[in-house]
Amino acid sequence: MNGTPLRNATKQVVGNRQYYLYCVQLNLLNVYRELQKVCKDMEVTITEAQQLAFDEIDTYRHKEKFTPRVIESIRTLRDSQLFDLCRMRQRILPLPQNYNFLISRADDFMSENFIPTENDIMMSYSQTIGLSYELVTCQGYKFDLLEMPGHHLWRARWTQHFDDPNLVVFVIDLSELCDQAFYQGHLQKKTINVFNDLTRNPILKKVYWLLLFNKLDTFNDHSAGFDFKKLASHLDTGDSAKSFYRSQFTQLLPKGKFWAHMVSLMNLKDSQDMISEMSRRIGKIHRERPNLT
Ligand SMILES: Nc1nc2c(ncn2[C@@H]2O[C@H](COP(=O)(O)OP(=O)(O)OP(=O)(O)O)[C@@H](O)[C@H]2O)c(=O)[nH]1
Ligand SMILES: [Mg+2]
Repeated sequence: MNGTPLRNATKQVVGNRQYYLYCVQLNLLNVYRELQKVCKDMEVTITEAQQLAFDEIDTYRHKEKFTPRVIESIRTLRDSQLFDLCRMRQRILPLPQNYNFLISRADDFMSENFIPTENDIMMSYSQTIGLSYELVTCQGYKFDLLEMPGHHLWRARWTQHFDDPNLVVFVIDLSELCDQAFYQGHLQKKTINVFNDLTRNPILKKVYWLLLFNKLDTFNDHSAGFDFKKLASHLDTGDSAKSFYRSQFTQLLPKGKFWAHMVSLMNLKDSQDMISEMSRRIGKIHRERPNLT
């Protein structure tokens, strides 16, 4: 996730939105950089004008302001039939997450001095680097919140950065279940293996766990017709796959020490309600039993 964490139901989620224009633009450029590969893989014919537009975007060095040529190139591709032609061959395209949204926002992202909305920022991706620390107040309880990046270089060091945690919030990307790549090579069982290692860490022996199975919206979009038998041979629907996946994680945890929710963190209202409710419960447990760890 990008931006600062949720504070409460009324305050803004992301500050200094003007600084995120570069990030949302980069997300837009990446959609078109990937689209070229998808067209080639799906043998969709690219016209000469479209090829020139792809080349322009590919070689463009992203600075503070989009050049007229890059804007023109994005418009050419955005107004083309290429997305539809690819979708006719394959319903779920291997393009960056939320690409439909990003394309729909292209005109705003390309206009001068545009300030991205909170939603624009939430829908865009930028890798978390380094540790992000926040003191969060929710439901009258104060939480020291430390966000850890998911990259493997950081994963190896996760436990070096906290010494007395009470709660681990582990965010699982449900949409991975509808991605063929998830069942092959190094990605196979990656998330569950990372989680398994974490649960065995002595530092986390007594913590509470909050598991957020996120991107439920993407999962629902992508799961129709997907063959989940690769996950387990008895699975024949998206719902069965979701609950099977959930149980793979929860069975690794001691009873009574975890909560698990299927969510879409993009749905701000529901997420805030859920986080408020969880904060209330966790705060209460902690107040009643201050030595949780
Ligand atoms: N559609 C949808 N997109 C989401 C949701 N939650 C996060 N995203 C998008 O997913 C992207 C972040 O994805 P992840 O790769 O899971 O990010 P991360 O786990 O923070 O990864 P690192 O920062 O690399 O550690 C951003 O583009 C978000 O907009 C969701 O519930 N629904
Ligand atoms: Mg992140």
